[in-house]
Formats: sequence, C-alpha cells, structure tokens
Amino acid sequence: MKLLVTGGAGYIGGTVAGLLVDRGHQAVVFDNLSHGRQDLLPQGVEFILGELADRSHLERIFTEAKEQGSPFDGVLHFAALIEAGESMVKPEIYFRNNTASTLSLFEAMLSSGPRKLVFSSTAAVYGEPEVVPIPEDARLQPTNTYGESKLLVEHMLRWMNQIHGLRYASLRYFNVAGAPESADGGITRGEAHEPESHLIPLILDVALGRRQSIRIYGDDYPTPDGTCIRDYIHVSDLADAHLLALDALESSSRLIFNLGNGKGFSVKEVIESARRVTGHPIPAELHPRRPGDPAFLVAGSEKAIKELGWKPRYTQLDDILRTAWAWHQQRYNK
Ligand SMILES: NC(=O)c1ccc[n+]([C@@H]2O[C@H](COP(=O)([O-])OP(=O)(O)OC[C@H]3O[C@@H](n4cnc5c(N)ncnc54)[C@H](O)[C@@H]3O)[C@@H](O)[C@H]2O)c1
Ligand SMILES: O=c1ccn([C@@H]2O[C@H](COP(=O)(O)OP(=O)(O)O[C@H]3O[C@H](CO)[C@@H](O)[C@H](O)[C@H]3O)[C@@H](O)[C@H]2O)c(=O)[nH]1
Repeated sequence: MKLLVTGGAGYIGGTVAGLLVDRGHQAVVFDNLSHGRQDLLPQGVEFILGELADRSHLERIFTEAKEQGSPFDGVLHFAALIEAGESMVKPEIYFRNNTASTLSLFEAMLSSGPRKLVFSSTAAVYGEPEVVPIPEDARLQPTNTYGESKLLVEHMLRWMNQIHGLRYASLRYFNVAGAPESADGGITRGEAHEPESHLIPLILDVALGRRQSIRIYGDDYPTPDGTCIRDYIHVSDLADAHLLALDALESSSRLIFNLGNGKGFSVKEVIESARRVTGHPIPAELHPRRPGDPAFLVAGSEKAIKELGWKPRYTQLDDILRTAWAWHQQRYNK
C-alpha cells in the first residue's frame, strides 16, 4: 500500500511510518514541522514539507501520484496540536489546526485522493467518564478543547462516510508512551515533543538532571492517592493497531476503537515506576490542578482485541518506562 502520513515527523506518526516501511509499504510523510523533526524520520520514508490547511497542495500530491501511476491507497492522519493543557488557554488554535484544517484534508481527499482514512482520535473525547473502563459507546463530553477539536472531526467523519462513502477508522488513543525497540533491542527514535508537556518524558528529564523536580498537578482528585489516573499504552503496540485497522477497512467502512492497556496508573505511581527503572530519587513538587484534566481515563480495549485481533505486548508500566528511559538517555547522549 501507498499511504500519506500527515504529522509523520512527530512521535507517533513517525513510529507508524517506520512500521509501514518495515512491512513493505510506501509511506509519504506530510508535515509542517511545527512540532516534528525531519532528522528523526525513519529510513525509507519520503518527506513532503506541507501545511494541512493547504488544500490545493494536498490535491496536487494526490493528483500527481495518480498521474505517475502510483495513487495513494489511504491516509493516516496524525497531524494535530496535542496538549490538553494548552488547549484550555488557546482554544482557537486547536479548533483551527485540528478541526478546520482537517476539513481541508477531507476536501482534498474527496476531490482527488483516496477515500480511506485512519484518524488519530483521543481518550479526551470522553471527558470525565461515567463507566470505567471506558467503552467506545460511552458518553462523549470532553472537558478540554483539545478533546472537543478531535470529537468535531469524528462527527465530520461520520457524515463524510454516510454521504461520500469515505471509509475510516477512528482510533481513540489513551496515553501513548515508550520508544520502539528494533528486533535486536536497539532504540533509534522516541518521544521528542518540543516543548515537552507529557508526564513521562518530564519525569525522565528529572532523572537525567535536566530538571530539578517533577510537578504533580493536583492531589485532590477523587482517586485513591488523589492524583490523576491514566492508561499508558506503548507506541509500538499502538502502531500495530494502525496496520490492523487499515486491513479491517477492506471489509468495514466505519470503525471506532479505544486503544489502551486497560490498567490505570496515578501520577504518583508513574513517578514510582520511574524511580525503579532509573534508580534516581526523582523529587516531586505539588502544584495546583491543570485546567481541563479528567481525574480518571482508563480504556476498555476489548473491542480492538476481539475485532482487530490486536495484542498489546507491553502490559507492564515498568517495561514501557524502560524503553522511554533508554531513548531519553540516548537522545541527550548520556
Ligand atoms: N501522544 C499521545 O499521548 C496522544 C494520545 C492521544 C492522541 N494523540 C494524537 O496522536 C497524534 C500524534 O501525536 P504525537 O504525540 O505524535 O504528536 P507530535 O506533536 O509528535 O506529532 C504531531 C505532528 O503533526 C505535525 N503538525 C501539526 N499541525 C500540522 C499542520 N497543520 N500541518 C502539518 N503538520 C502538522 C507536527 O509538526 C508534528 O510533527 C495527534 O493527532 C494527537 O492528537 C496523541
Ligand atoms: O508535569 C506534569 C505533566 C503532567 N502531569 C499530569 O499527568 C497526567 C498525564 O498528563 P500528560 O502526560 O500531559 O497527558 P494527558 O493530558 O493525559 O494527555 C495525553 O493523553 C491524552 C489521552 O488520554 C491525549 O489525547 C493527549 O494528546 C496526550 O497529550 C495528567 O493528569 C497531568 O495533570 C503532571 O502531574 N505533571
């Protein structure tokens, strides 16, 4: 297959692009490098510098590929702004970049591209859950505008499917972590957000001496130790699910799956795990809650396991942290 990978210069899109190439597919990354890194692109991946909002550029890419006799078979759409906290300060850039610009991609696909898409959705579409682990048919009520910007795309997709026959899989990732290991155990890429806002790399910064301490955003949530609980899923397990979803779109036209481990860990438990893995004491400081954070997000992923045949391999938080730590040390040459 030949696939356009929007946002493929980023953490997850780059990992999936690498897996596509490993499995003999052709991956063309389309990214504006606002948060991505061209130097971290996996080998064998083609790169196009481009802006998602630029519909005519996307149309040209699709049309030229057809004219050259090698049309795209589908699109994997990762390009987005991803920080829930920032989205509560600057909602407009989230609706512009994640929602409005995605409509440009849909328009380009409808006019000259493939009609098959895998969309990076998020656990943030659920908001504060009523049922845990969260099933796919749970109430959708985001508590931050990042989640809302993605939910609006899911709504658009439902209509694009119904009216234009655009086939899609919406994959609702929970908290993605860790670094991909090659068959010989080597690690060549991982999380490199700039600026970094995610809990695990920030904790590892403390272990490397790049930060003094980790901030804990709130310990007065209704959870056993008062800190927020999240479901951490390894990026390679997540990548596998994308290939399975592409296969499943051969026989289904509309798919929605949660992708998580089904186990929740509090902020304090993640810090404990990092202390075990790194051997560093990792001092922590208590700070007020971060606006928009739900207390508890844990996935029910049985649907993906049953219907896609998905088998997550990294089920232990320490194993996920171990790969993240190996990458983090390598990234900063320690
Ligand atoms: N990291 C997580 O835990 C997580 C969880 C749930 C969902 N997601 C979703 O997964 C996707 C990938 O996340 P990530 O962690 O790899 O983030 P990332 O920031 O590493 O990658 C996103 C990429 O998209 C590019 N991009 C952003 N806006 C663009 C635009 N307008 N045009 C072209 N390129 C653009 C950036 O330059 C970057 O390379 C996102 O859609 C995110 O919402 C991530
Ligand atoms: O320095 C920090 C950073 C984070 N946290 C907390 O750690 C938890 C996890 O936060 P973070 O790593 O920023 O991830 P989330 O805000 O849960 O969001 C991630 O996971 C979501 C799915 O659950 C995705 O949609 C988002 O794109 C992705 O950024 C939250 O409770 C934060 O309040 C801290 O206490 N201190």
